[in-house]
Amino acid sequence: MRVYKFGGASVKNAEAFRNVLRILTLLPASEKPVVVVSAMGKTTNALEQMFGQAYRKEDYTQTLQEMQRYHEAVVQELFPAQDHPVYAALQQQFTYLQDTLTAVEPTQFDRQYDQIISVGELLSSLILHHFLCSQGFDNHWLDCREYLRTDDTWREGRLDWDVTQQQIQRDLPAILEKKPIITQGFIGRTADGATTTLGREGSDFSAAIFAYCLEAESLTIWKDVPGLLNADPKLFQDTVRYEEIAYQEAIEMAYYGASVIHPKTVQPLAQKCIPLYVKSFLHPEQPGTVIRNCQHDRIAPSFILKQNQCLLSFHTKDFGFISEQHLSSIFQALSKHRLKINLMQNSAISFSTCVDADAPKVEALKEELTQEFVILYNQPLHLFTIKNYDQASLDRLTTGKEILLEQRSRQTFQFICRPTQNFPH
Ligand SMILES: Nc1ncnc2c1ncn2[C@@H]1O[C@H](COP(=O)(O)OP(=O)(O)O)[C@@H](O)[C@H]1O
Ligand SMILES: N[C@@H](CC(=O)OP(=O)(O)O)C(=O)O
Repeated sequence: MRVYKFGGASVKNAEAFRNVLRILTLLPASEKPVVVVSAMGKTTNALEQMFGQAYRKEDYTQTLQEMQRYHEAVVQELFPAQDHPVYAALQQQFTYLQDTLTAVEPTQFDRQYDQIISVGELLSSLILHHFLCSQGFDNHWLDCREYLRTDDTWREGRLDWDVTQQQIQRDLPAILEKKPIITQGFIGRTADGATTTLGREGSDFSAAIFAYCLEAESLTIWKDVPGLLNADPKLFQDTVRYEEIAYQEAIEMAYYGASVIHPKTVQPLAQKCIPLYVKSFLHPEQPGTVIRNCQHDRIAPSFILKQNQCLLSFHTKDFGFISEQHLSSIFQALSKHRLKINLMQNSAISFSTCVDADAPKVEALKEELTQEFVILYNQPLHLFTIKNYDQASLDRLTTGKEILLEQRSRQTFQFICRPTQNFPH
């Protein structure tokens, strides 16, 4: 049994839905995959925007109407018969969305966010389910929230692996005996029945959860690139595709910010030796990249850029050394405000760390630590990582940049600099 994941780019319009059907029909009829789908195109961004507007008591009707029109245009192209049940299914989701937006209150931002942002995946999976059925590709639409149990860490629900595995193993094998399954990425549910999301771009992780719990033969994530490349082709020139790469290498690339794979995706697959294919939905016949247990010689250096970073430096107020106690209060505050450390460095009287420049979180952190430290900060900055670096790759990336902080180990070189004009890199 295989798991397939189609992201926003692979379901961004009617033609893209037809292409998903083409890819699915490449499988032999006896193969019944689990298909995990993300929200169409940039729908999640639009949902974030309208929730923000509703929360700030601004007018969100235009954003909502544009999103509704976008979905309706796709559905009208795919389903010429206006009485097709997909129309009622979508209307139900839009009614829920409208009602939930109207009821937004000025408290519990993160909890309300999840109840609204999750609609994108429900809409796309309903369209895909009905479209495939209409084309003779019978399938079962599954509400993944009944299976993926999380805690109530809103916007970044932490998975309860035991309950999730037990629920998936209880029901899915019997369904898959009969039909392929179409379900959503990115969303889950708490024990109390509230919807949660797994963190932006979390659908790859959802697909890995299904693959892990069902001990799938493989997981394929279908992307708009030919595979896992040594850099993002939107940001770097002359990229090369890895044919095969070890789990550990891919885990590290995703951790440092290679956004083609969500960072949590690879670890569960590695635990059960499930290969992960990264393939092009535009050229499904091409091999793409396989990530698995393998040994390889030194591979081409990979280049990773994290944009919009904030470099924070904490200085003791009395010129005293940075002690473990100081570090403890800094780490506690970072954890409390859910800021992830992208890089850190300690010196005699200061501690520096690079985090995503998420203004409300950074402000809350500074406010919390301002009594104890003199805090300096610098943003927006770029954090570059070169994995498996050599002198040529170092020169290529560092030349002409004003470096504020750098760090190197035997395999990895990282530096923080001000954004520059020489782009793509
Ligand atoms: N190392 C990399 N290899 C390939 N693509 C990358 C890499 N790093 C970043 N990307 C970007 O990831 C994009 C695909 O991921 P994403 O946009 O999340 O897809 P989807 O949302 O459709 O699942 C590509 O278009 C590419 O710009
Ligand atoms: N739709 C969600 C989840 C996701 O993973 O999307 P995509 O597969 O398009 O990156 C998001 O945009 O964050």
